[in-house]
Amino acid sequence: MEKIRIVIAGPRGRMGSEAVRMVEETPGFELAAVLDRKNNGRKLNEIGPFQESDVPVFADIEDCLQSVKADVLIDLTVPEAGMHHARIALSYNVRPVVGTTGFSQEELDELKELVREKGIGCIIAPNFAIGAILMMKFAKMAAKYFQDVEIIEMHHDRKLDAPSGTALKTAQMISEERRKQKQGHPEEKETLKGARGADYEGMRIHSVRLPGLIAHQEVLFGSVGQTLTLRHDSYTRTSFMSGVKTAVETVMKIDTFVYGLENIME
Ligand SMILES: NC(=O)C1=CN([C@@H]2O[C@H](COP(=O)(O)OP(=O)(O)OC[C@H]3O[C@@H](n4cnc5c(N)ncnc54)[C@H](OP(=O)(O)O)[C@@H]3O)[C@@H](O)[C@H]2O)C=CC1
Ligand SMILES: O=C(O)C1=N[C@H](C(=O)O)C[C@H](O)C1
Repeated sequence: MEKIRIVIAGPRGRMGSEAVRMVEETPGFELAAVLDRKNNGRKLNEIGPFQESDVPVFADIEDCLQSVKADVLIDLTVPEAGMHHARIALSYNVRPVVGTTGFSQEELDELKELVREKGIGCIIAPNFAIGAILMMKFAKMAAKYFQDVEIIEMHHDRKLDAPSGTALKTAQMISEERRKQKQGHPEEKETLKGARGADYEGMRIHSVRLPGLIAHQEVLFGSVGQTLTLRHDSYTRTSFMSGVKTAVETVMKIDTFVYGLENIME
């Protein structure tokens, strides 16, 4: 069987470097090229401690896709670059697997429409860790029985977006079961701005940023005389890699837009 040829954007990053290693170690995958805005024209092993010596580095995705044959683009960068990469990849019939977070609803809608026009697969996954996907699914289940919920997401202090993509996706999934309602005392007042966190249809989302953390989230439900707490912790970024692998394999078989790995789980 032919190997799946992959381009990775963000290969020097915390996630991108893990993804390069995962692709290098996966028998059915082949790293075709990487996208790195600072190292155009170099080779992969010149920009990091990677095995593959002759994988080309491109700064520009069009140059890249005109030069190498690719099936899948994995993007682990920032939203502006991620959108650009996904748009161009689709125009070259390359299937995007995007882990980058921080996209607006309009950007997601645009990608969905581009995918509909192209008729090839595209997966946007705010979290690739199976435990985090289960936490979100369990939170949606619990929301049927608990109307009051607050989300506390905790991440390393190099994270750019707040709230996290996972927290937003969790809130969206909960909102499919929970009617919109303001929580807490109807007359509550913040004496320090932001004390009650961000407001998503009346649910509160709190973002903690500290060195030492990787990626963690609690979903707290409260009802009369009881609480339910769901918690997930990623202690290393290898926790995300089996999800990235599954997304790459799946995106080759589908012709639709998928937002969230829960939608492709058996
Ligand atoms: N879906 C999931 O399971 C996970 C998703 N993430 C998300 O993945 C993304 C990356 O996270 P992380 O690896 O921690 O971040 P890093 O900052 O470690 O890596 C981001 C990489 O993108 C590059 N980059 C930054 N700006 C641009 C740009 N404008 N154009 C091209 N490349 C750029 C950076 O290189 P440089 O600036 O040096 O050029 C860097 O190598 C984030 O959105 C994060 O939220 C993270 C973990 C899990
Ligand atoms: O930036 C991170 O680190 C992470 N980002 C994703 C998010 O925003 O949810 C996934 C995970 O939480 C790690």
